[in-house]
Amino acid sequence: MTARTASPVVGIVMGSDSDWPVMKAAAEVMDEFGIAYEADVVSAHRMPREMIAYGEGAAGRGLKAIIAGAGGAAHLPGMLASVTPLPVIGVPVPLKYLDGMDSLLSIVQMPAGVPVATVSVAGARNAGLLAVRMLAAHDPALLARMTAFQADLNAQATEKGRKLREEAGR
Ligand SMILES: Nc1c(C(=O)O)ncn1[C@@H]1O[C@H](COP(=O)(O)O)[C@@H](O)[C@H]1O
Repeated sequence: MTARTASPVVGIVMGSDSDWPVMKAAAEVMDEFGIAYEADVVSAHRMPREMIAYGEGAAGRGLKAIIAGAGGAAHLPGMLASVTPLPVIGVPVPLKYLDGMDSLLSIVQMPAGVPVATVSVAGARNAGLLAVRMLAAHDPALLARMTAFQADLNAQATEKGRKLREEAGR
């Protein structure tokens, strides 16, 4: 779907293009922080061989983290985690039925030894931010940008409180 010219360091994959409206929030974070990424459809169920090849080749191609989103019987994040040493962040994509609980439970309950860092249902933005933090741990410039991002969040929340106190007349 999307490929950047610089070598991607984050892979954003999903079970279907129907997941993109949720998953694009992770890509937007990459754009915000200027991180090269790739985005693609890789389905454990529908294209298992390609999925294994993607997971096995990810570290060798220079990726540092994988964000994997899937809905329903969401086996993609866990199966990728089983074939790559990279950190995998799972995004439960909500479908028409069950409010994403099926996706959440499919992704979060991994057996010991094969971790997937699972974010909230449709939490692709947090998945992106978590990937940035992983990269920032080894990149002082990126760490400074994450610190600035957090200071900005603090300022926004503080302003919300100020407005609320004003409205409440206190
Ligand atoms: N959960 C998985 C996997 C997988 O885990 O390998 N592959 C596709 N899917 C999911 O099927 C849903 C419906 O897909 P379609 O919209 O293509 O029918 C999507 O949310 C996708 O992530």
